[in-house]
Amino acid sequence: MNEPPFTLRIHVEGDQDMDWMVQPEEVTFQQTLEVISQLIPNTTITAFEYEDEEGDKVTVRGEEEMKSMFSDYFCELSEEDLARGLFPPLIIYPKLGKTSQNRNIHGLKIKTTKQESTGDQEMATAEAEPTKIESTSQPNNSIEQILSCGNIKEDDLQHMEVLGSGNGGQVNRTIHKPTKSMMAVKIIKLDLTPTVQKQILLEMEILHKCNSASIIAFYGAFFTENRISICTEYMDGGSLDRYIPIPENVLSAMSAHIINGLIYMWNLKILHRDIKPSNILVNTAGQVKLCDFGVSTQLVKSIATTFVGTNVYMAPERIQGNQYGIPAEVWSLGVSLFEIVTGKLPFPSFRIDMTPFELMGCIIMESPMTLPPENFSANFVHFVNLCLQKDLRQRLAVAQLLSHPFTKLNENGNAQLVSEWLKQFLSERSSKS
Ligand SMILES: Nc1ncnc2c1ncn2[C@@H]1O[C@H](COP(=O)(O)OP(=O)(O)OP(=O)(O)O)[C@@H](O)[C@H]1O
Repeated sequence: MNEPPFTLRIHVEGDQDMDWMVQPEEVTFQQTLEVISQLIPNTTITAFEYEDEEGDKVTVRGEEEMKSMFSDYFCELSEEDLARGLFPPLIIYPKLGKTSQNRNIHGLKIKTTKQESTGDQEMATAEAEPTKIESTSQPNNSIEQILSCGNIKEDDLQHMEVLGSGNGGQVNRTIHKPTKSMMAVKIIKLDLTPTVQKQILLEMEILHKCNSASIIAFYGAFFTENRISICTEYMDGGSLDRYIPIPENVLSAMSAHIINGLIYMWNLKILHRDIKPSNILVNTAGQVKLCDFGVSTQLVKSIATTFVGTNVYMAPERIQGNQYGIPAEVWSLGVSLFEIVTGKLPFPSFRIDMTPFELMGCIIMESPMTLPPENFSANFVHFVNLCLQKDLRQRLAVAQLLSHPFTKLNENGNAQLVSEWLKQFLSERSSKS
């Protein structure tokens, strides 16, 4: 079986369900039980159930039954889902011994109770409770500790250095004092009403549910006066824009993570909205992760009204005000890959001093360039070409992103290669300075 990744939705009685992105041929029955145990601690769970086509519950007690569940799932997918390359979540129901607790994959207890009829919903808040079981996809132990502390407060943070700044704000390397752990904290100045602030924090709660090795871990966010602090996992290599041009073989190894991260979020119905090299992070362990997902439409809107800018990674249809969707993200991926390996943008007449209006014309009117075939592999050139199709119907669909030979060749990534390349790069740079 070599099936695409999709979301396994773990139903937690009386609590929020937890979405978990799985690769069917990789995930084992034991791992699934482990993840369930994190969600529902202090309970012995040896099996779970799923619903078959008729709605009857089928019990899964071991590896073989797990395989049958996956094969039932793929057999039952509608032609439309298959064509779209998007797979609805497969819901599993743990067979419980005890009452469940409110807990998510990161070990945070989330209060899910809504405030009574004030019109305003109470923000979900995190409570301290150490997580007990190590998850294979958790980045490291210190993160578990940070998360187990629950709410992050401004007083707990000590900003060490500025890692960079963008349109919206500044990112600091920060120590979380109670746990002595490192994190990245993005601070954006925004003048917003308390209601809008609450709405943003609520919308960001979904990030607590994201658990993918290809997505930056989210620790929490809070407002202080007129600024929001967004606390996430720190990546010691920073973003890919610092390393341009990156050799094709290294980018190929990274691409598995970039594509998996995007598909993971797309399956959760979350669009990134800002795919570009500066939103792809790398660390010396060779991990590659996506950051800055536009999960809060209110935050995206608030930043957009404060900082207006034309983005060279935007798809033509987005610039023209047409519907924004996965194809537009695939376009941005294509522009990013092209730039990462060449240091150039794929628009023949692009100049750095263009006005936003000229830039828009360039993206809408021009045919994107092809990577020079003498410098890059045929698979890579073809893949980038298909991301950069102006006609949406010609652009790579999700299923094709996964089945393209470029993706297939690199599907396992190669953390060692990325790690060695990055360490070499950093040591050469520090010896020059
Ligand atoms: N989690 C992180 N770990 C390490 N470095 C980070 C992290 N997040 C961001 N950075 C660094 O901080 C820089 C600034 O990030 P920021 O998101 O503010 O801006 P940007 O993505 O470069 O631009 P824009 O605001 O236009 O999206 C990034 O380019 C990256 O190098």
